[in-house]
Amino acid sequence: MFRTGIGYDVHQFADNRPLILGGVEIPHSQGLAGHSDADVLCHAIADAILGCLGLPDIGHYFPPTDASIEGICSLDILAKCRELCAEKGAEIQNVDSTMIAECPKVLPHAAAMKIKISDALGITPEQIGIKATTNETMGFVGRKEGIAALANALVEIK
Ligand SMILES: Nc1ccn([C@@H]2O[C@H](COP(=O)(O)O)[C@@H](O)[C@H]2O)c(=O)n1
Ligand SMILES: C[C@@]1(CO)OP(=O)(O)OP(=O)(O)OC[C@H]1O
Repeated sequence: MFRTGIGYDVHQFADNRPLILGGVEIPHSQGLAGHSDADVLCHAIADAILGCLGLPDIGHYFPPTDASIEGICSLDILAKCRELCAEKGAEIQNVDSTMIAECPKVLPHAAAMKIKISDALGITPEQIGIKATTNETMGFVGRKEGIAALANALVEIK
C-alpha cells in the first residue's frame, strides 16, 4: 500500500540566530525564531512523513512546551520519523519540498541539504527534492518577515 502526506511550516526571521535549513547553516544576516533550531524545511518534511503514517504531527512528539528539547536539531526530528516509519513497516519512497523565501538564495545549498536530510531519514539524496521560490515581494514572505516550506512524501507500507 502506498500513502502520501503533506507538510507545511513557517518561521519568523529573528536577529542573533543562525539560519538552519535542511540541516545546513546558511550564511545570512538573520536566522529563524523557534523553540527548536527552527529548521522550517525539516519541520515540513517531518509533518509530511507523519501524515503518510496517519500519526499526529510534529508538535505531538516534540511539544514546544518541553524545555528539554530547546534548541533541538531538527535532523533529530527526522531521525524520529525514520524510527516511526520502521515501526509501521513503512519505506520512504521520496520526499519533495519547496521553500518560499524572499532571501537568501537557498538553492546553492540544496545538495548539502539533501545529504543531511537523506542521512537522517535513511534514504538516498536522489529520493529528495528541494526547490525554492520567492513570493515576488508579496505578503509576509515578500516583506522578508520569515520563510515558509511545503513538503510531501510517499511511503510504501508492506
Ligand atoms: N530563496 C530563494 C528563492 C529562489 N531561489 C531560486 O531562484 C529561482 C527564481 O526564483 P523566483 O521566485 O524569482 O521565481 C528559483 O527557481 C530558485 O532556483 C533560491 O535559490 N532561493
Ligand atoms: C519541533 C518544535 C518544538 O518546539 O519546533 P519549533 O521551533 O517550536 O517549531 P514549529 O514548527 O513552530 O513547531 C514544531 C515544534 O514541535
